[in-house]
Amino acid sequence: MNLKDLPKIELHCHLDGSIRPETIISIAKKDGIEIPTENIDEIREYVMAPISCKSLDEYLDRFTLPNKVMQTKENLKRVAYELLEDASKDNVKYIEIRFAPSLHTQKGLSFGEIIESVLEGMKEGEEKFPIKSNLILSCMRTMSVEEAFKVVEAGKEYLNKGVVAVDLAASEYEDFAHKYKEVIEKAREYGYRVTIHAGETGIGKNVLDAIKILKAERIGHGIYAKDSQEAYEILKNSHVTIEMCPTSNVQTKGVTSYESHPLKEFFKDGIKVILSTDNMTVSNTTLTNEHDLMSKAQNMSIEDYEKMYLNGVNASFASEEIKEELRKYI
Ligand SMILES: O=c1[nH]cnc2c1ncn2[C@H]1C[C@H](O)[C@@H](CO)O1
Ligand SMILES: [Zn+2]
Repeated sequence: MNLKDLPKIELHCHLDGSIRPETIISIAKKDGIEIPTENIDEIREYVMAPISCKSLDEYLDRFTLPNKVMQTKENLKRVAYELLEDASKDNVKYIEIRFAPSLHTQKGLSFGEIIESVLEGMKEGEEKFPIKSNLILSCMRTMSVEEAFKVVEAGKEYLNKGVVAVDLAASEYEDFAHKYKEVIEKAREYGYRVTIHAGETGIGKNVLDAIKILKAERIGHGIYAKDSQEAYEILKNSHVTIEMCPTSNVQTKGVTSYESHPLKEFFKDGIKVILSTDNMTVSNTTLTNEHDLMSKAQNMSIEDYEKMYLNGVNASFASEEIKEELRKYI
């Protein structure tokens, strides 16, 4: 099967982690930003996590450089536009991009300006390429609850204008859900949909908490869900969908190999799973590549692919009208 030509749905893709390495150099030169090297191969080394990466925390170090050049309206817009172009080249028909507005205030931009710039880049990308998109606002678990409230408040006016959901990202620690319960509840009241990074690094109970306490409709990674029998049962019997990112999991040592990744096991148990890139640059991958690696490592068939595509359409935060369009591709 020619995976590249197949239509794709991408629901878990970080903007900063998907910046083109060439763009880091180009922006740094344009704006006089100091970067460690202007050699493209060396920049790649800086931003791409190696397979020998030891943990999620080491993986997350790779985001410092991308964020250094994503501090103006023009640059945020450019990175978003280029991501749509790159995804479209991979035959992605619909993408939900996520990013953390709090990481883009180093030069004084307001959250409103930050969100608007990214939305503008996405809009231009949609006009130019055959792809539709929406935006997810990530709150970092390293930040205070007050900061998370500010992000949710700032994004409110862009709901139904490109912003669709809220997420919690960054380092994962036990019991994080309680800390952010009120802010996620407030976001839901406003009309945000909810997806949460949980069960990425070994804490299955966090998946249960994300579903029960935060009412997550989707879980980012979720590979440790089986460690909580209750979470696993809920997943089997609900529409909560797991956004799986195999290469990222191999890099962060969530799994030891593509072969031992729980994708097929979850899939066979009737859990709604989809494949995603997480970070096209930091994980040096594409959605075609993720499907290719997993179809080889776990013998996934074209029928499995179609099922996952439809899981993606159903779990997306797109309008019913767009979902209908997306179903026609397969
Ligand atoms: O896989 C991930 N798990 C947790 N946090 C992540 C992952 N990939 C990226 N992030 C963080 C680092 C980025 O700077 C931030 C916003 O995109 O989200
Ligand atoms: Zn992620």
